[in-house]
Amino acid sequence: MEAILKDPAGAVIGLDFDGTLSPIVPDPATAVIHPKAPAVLADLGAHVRAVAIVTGRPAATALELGPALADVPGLVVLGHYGFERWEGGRISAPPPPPGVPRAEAELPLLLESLGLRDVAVEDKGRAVAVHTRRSADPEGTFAALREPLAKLAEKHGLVVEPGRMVLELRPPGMDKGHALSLFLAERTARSVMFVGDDLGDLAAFEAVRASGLPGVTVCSGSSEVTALAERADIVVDGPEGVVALLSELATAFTRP
Ligand SMILES: O=P(O)(O)OC[C@H]1O[C@H](O[C@H]2O[C@H](CO)[C@@H](O)[C@H](O)[C@H]2O)[C@H](O)[C@@H](O)[C@@H]1O
Repeated sequence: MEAILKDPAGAVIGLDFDGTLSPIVPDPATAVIHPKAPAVLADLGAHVRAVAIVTGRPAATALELGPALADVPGLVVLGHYGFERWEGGRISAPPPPPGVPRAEAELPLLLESLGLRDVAVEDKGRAVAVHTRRSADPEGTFAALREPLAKLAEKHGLVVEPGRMVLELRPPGMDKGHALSLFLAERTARSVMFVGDDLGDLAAFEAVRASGLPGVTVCSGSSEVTALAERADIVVDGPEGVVALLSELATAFTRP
């Protein structure tokens, strides 16, 4: 943190979206960004080298759930764990993986055969997520789905990304750690902070350590995921705590 405070112009701030900038809600479609987050990111962005949101969501969805993000100067959104990039209103991405619609087409029959009718399937275009949060037994359903979904993913050349009451089938070859490392190199960062809440953010924590830069990892704490808090330099209380921390940081940058 000291390096970031001393030399903000060299700092890259990376942030997860769900559970970090946006409070967890039962239905992914009704998630919204914390109301103070866009303004805080804009304040930070005026001082640091770059602010990037690195999310499992499609970049366009993160912007729909946080429309004011589009006005944050210089913001970059790395969607789909880094496969997609939104910057200055434009999205770039590789062609969609053919395995995703094939796996998705097999899901109804698989879920039926397992007797799991109360899960929610989220079609993300380049990935498909199976949510258990609204099931009668979210943890039990999650556990019951792990192996069958791993087999389905393998069959279609995909991998399973586990998250908070969600198992996502997505293409391999990218994760938040790789995405963050590429971004740090691109921006010739001199320091880095990454803030996350979920298992998918562990790779970004590792990238912070592997970068060799002065870095700080922040966990948006919850009772659902403990693995991240165990590895974080700082633990705050959910998105409310994240916004408070970022706001303190932005204020500190303005002090003479
Ligand atoms: O990388 P992230 O920005 O953290 O995105 C990861 C997944 O987030 C979403 O699911 C999570 O948030 C939902 C809304 O609060 C919640 O209902 C769900 O239980 C959480 O797992 C999103 O729906 C997924 O597609 C993302 O991959």
